[in-house]
Amino acid sequence: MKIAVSGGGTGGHIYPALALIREIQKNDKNAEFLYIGTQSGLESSIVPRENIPFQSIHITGFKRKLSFDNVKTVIRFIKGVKDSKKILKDFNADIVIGTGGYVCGPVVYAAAKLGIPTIVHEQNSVPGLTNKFLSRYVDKVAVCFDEAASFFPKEKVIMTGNPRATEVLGQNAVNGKLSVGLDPAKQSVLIFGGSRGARPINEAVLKTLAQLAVKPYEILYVTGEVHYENVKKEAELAGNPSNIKIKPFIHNMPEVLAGTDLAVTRAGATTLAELTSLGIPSILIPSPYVTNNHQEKNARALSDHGAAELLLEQDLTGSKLVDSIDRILLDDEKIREMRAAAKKIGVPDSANRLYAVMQELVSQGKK
Ligand SMILES: CC(=O)N[C@H]1[C@@H](OP(=O)(O)OP(=O)(O)OC[C@H]2O[C@@H](n3ccc(=O)[nH]c3=O)[C@H](O)[C@@H]2O)O[C@H](CO)[C@@H](O)[C@@H]1O
Repeated sequence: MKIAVSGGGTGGHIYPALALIREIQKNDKNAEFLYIGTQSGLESSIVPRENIPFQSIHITGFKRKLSFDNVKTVIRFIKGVKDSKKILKDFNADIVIGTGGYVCGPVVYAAAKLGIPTIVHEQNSVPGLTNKFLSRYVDKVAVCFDEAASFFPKEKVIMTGNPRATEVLGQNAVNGKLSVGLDPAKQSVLIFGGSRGARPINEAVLKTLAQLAVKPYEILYVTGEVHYENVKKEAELAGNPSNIKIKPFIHNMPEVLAGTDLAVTRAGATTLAELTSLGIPSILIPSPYVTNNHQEKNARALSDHGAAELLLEQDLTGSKLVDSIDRILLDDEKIREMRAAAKKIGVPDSANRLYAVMQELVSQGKK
């Protein structure tokens, strides 16, 4: 099978695509892949690292407000569709999957127009503009939250979950801890602000370094690439507590998650799929700066079932954060309950579900 995938901008759209590719590679040694992204998105650095053929098109996102930039975006879209058609024809794709972000707009639209079977994968409880637009043209819309189904044509929706949920399983917790300098014998908290880091979370954590320094647990604190230098400077001023390991980005997240007892993070949908698949309790601080406040809705899907605690950014302070961590991590009963509740929501066989949908579409041979 020749599979083209497209998705980008942030890790939340890229990692599901990569997870799907890696899981298919395990089952079908003859499958061929092509990833189509942009040069400006995170995908241009993440995908080539994984030895997956990568090609780029030039496209920008629509502004929600009326703006002249949108005229330019329409022109880029038309050019993007033309370029995508050429790329897809040269590759001779059997199926095209979009995992979100504006880059998949022209790619998946071009595929549909060429008569190639198409799927969009929506990670969030509230879909983005691109997937809503594409849902009119694609064959199937794969969702991860029941709440998302109502935004799409009913007959096309299929619940698959997020392939990252499958990929993160089966990793070695001890190796995960050792790889980032944590002590395997101690409990650990992973703090990160989604794939790009989050300034408000960094500010709150920096205020608590002295308090955290005396805790019996360890902390892996991932700042996001752009915030790293500043955070390092501040941590140095606070005496670089030895139980807090600071990193700009984690490239072996599945392994690191295996060794995580509690996560403090934004509520990006891909992160949540990973946490629930592994049954990791979390404190979720949804980003209020996303379309339709979708991260809070993602987060509530976990917190309503006792799998996570919700801490709104407007209420976030350093001391509240430390109190919440202690209340969960230092209470065996509580952590056990949260683990079980998270696991109950997870969809660990997600990659296989999505692959089955792909196989069915290809066997129907739409071309
Ligand atoms: C600001 C924004 O628009 N965020 C959106 C973006 O979030 P974002 O890109 O932050 O996405 P997620 O939180 O869903 O996923 C982040 C991914 O990056 C990985 N990771 C993160 C940090 C790190 O150091 N290493 C690493 O590998 C995580 O394990 C996860 O696989 O896409 C998500 C999925 O559509 C949406 O729900 C988010 O609302």
